[in-house]
Amino acid sequence: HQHTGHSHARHKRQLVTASQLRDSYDFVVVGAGTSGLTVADRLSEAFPAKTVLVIEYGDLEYAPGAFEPPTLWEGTDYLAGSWEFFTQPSPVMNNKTAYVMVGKTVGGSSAVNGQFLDRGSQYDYNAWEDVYGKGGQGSNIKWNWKGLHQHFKKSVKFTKPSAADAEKYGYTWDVDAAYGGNTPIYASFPPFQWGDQKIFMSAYQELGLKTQKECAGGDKEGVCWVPTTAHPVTMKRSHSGLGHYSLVEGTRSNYDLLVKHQVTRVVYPPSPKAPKKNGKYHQPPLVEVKDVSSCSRLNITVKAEVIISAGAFNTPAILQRSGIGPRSFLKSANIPLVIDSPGVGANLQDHGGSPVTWNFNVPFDSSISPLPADVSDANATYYELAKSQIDQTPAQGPYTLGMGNSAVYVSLPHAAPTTYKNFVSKLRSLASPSSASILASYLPAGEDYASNAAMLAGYQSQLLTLAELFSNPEAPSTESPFASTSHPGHGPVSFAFLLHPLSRGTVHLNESDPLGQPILDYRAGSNPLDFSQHIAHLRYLRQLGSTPTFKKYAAVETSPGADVQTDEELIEYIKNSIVLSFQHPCCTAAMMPRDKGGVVGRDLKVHGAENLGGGLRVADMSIAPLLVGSHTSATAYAIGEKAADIIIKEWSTGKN
Ligand SMILES: Cc1cc2nc3c(=O)[nH]c(=O)nc-3n(C[C@H](O)[C@H](O)[C@H](O)COP(=O)(O)OP(=O)(O)OC[C@H]3O[C@@H](n4cnc5c(N)ncnc54)[C@H](O)[C@@H]3O)c2cc1C
Repeated sequence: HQHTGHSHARHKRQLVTASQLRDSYDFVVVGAGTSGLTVADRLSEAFPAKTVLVIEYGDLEYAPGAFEPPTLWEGTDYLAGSWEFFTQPSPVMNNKTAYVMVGKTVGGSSAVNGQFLDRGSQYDYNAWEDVYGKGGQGSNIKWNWKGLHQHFKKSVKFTKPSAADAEKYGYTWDVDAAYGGNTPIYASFPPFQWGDQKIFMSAYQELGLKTQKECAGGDKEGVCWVPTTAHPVTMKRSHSGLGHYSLVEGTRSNYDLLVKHQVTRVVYPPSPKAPKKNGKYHQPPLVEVKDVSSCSRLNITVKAEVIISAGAFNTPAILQRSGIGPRSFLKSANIPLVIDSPGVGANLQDHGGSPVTWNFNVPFDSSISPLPADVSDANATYYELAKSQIDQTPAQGPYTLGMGNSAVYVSLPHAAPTTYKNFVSKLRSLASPSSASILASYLPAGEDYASNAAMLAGYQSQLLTLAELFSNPEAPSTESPFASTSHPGHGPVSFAFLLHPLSRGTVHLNESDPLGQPILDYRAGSNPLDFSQHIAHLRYLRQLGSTPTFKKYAAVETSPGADVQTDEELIEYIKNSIVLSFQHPCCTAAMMPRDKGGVVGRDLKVHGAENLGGGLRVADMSIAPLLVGSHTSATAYAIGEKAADIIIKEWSTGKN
């Protein structure tokens, strides 16, 4: 593998078997994923005298990515290193089910994702802070854009494209605004774009969208170039398993990795015995682990902290198995209650949206080349050339592309200038105390959610914060990614997905198989205002059809299609066509105050654990209170960086 470059034999062990485990560890990180390996790398670097163990369910295989080479998704090989989830049907969406993949390998989802490395706008992260509110524990820790910017910068190393490529494709960037870090998680622009990329680019510009020079610097409303997570020379996937594990493998005698082991739960000893520190006992829980193949179990003793970084579905599952979760659900699952925390597995959000498709009736001229059809259809010569180009140094050709490098992000005031105010006022009134019973009816029924005062207060607070965001012309509410207009046999396809869904789903253990995949209920459309958003975004996207560029190619809209015009018709269309997951699940152990149904505080410590012995945090996409207006890996890396910073500060000053 191109990044490792050094022999393992010279160095001390790092990948350990169960029998090689030490008697105890200072830090245990659960899950070798995007955030988890970032945390483990930073802790083992900062504290050479403290031991760090990462426990990972999957294997150290550098999973062939779903998108590597991205245009060659053949067979099922791309599923190596992933779980596939099928959610419960969403009744409002004609019982549609979401299909969601999750990384199960060293590197987590960063090893299997689409390599599209964008960040949310500054308003997305400022919303996290607004939802939390003022004061309370850890109020010196800032999770707003200003407080996270340094972590975003540190988390990746950006490399400029060649001058020739920048000129050819029109790539733009601004290192000062967005980058400057040196971590070997690479953000690069590929030396290739499909010939028709510029068609969408010009059509969106004709709609009046501004072109942002740099979309990772806090402002991204408009047309954006987005880098790929790939090594700048080989253009092979860069992910946390390489950048935060392989590159330091064997160089740190305090950093161990145990693979093919499932963390089943964490267990607090019945009564704390460790000496009091700052008036509190500090005794982290034991970590209970199961060998995935032999099913044998072992317990790992932890001295400083357990950091759970198992991702938005498995983090709440581990907490629930540990008795940390919604009281009445745990009772029905026969799990003794340890901490009553209804937010564990609640607040599930993901990006979903419907497509708009067209047929171009005027063919492209020969300057619009090459096209995806050239590799996937009968052009054997181009296909062979493309396959050889990826192995050149530096790599060239279509297989250097991730899922694409361009997208538009549009705010509601720009997408729906005449209707957005009405939408925002409906949202505000829904969040007001007088509408509490209506709002509660949009949450899952029962005492864990709809009739739980904290959960309702948290939801109200989220909607008020989002009402501000939706009124802001610089805060995108929809994304439309575009890679190529001409997949063989089809015309152009574009999606409008909701960046800030209002419906909330759940993750629950499967009561008959608690160690198996948890049960996901997306509850898409359960807040009916989501349909108003979808409609506004689709109406906006359809306007592409009347741009000079689309007219030049005699574009005819094939879906929703000319006969779908009224709100009612669009709602039916959405129910039938929506893709419920763009693979960005989050928010299931949200960072919010406990009286808003939050699971962790700003210091990422699990609420309620301080009375049991402390030493328990969460650091991954599940801590986001609100989904951000971007694909989620860059945010997961930044969460890992910030979590590490918080933990390192505490253990350096002894204030834990
Ligand atoms: C197919 C796909 C495409 C995507 N495309 C993009 C994209 O193009 N751009 C983008 O920015 N984002 C994309 N994403 C999303 C992004 O990659 C994720 O949001 C992000 O990587 C999640 O990071 P995480 O740290 O929260 O969890 P993960 O990276 O998923 O890490 C969790 C880790 O915990 C391990 N684990 C789980 N349970 C246990 C257990 N009980 N014991 C031990 N280990 C456990 C898992 O095996 C995994 O390695 C995509 C995701 C997928 C799946």
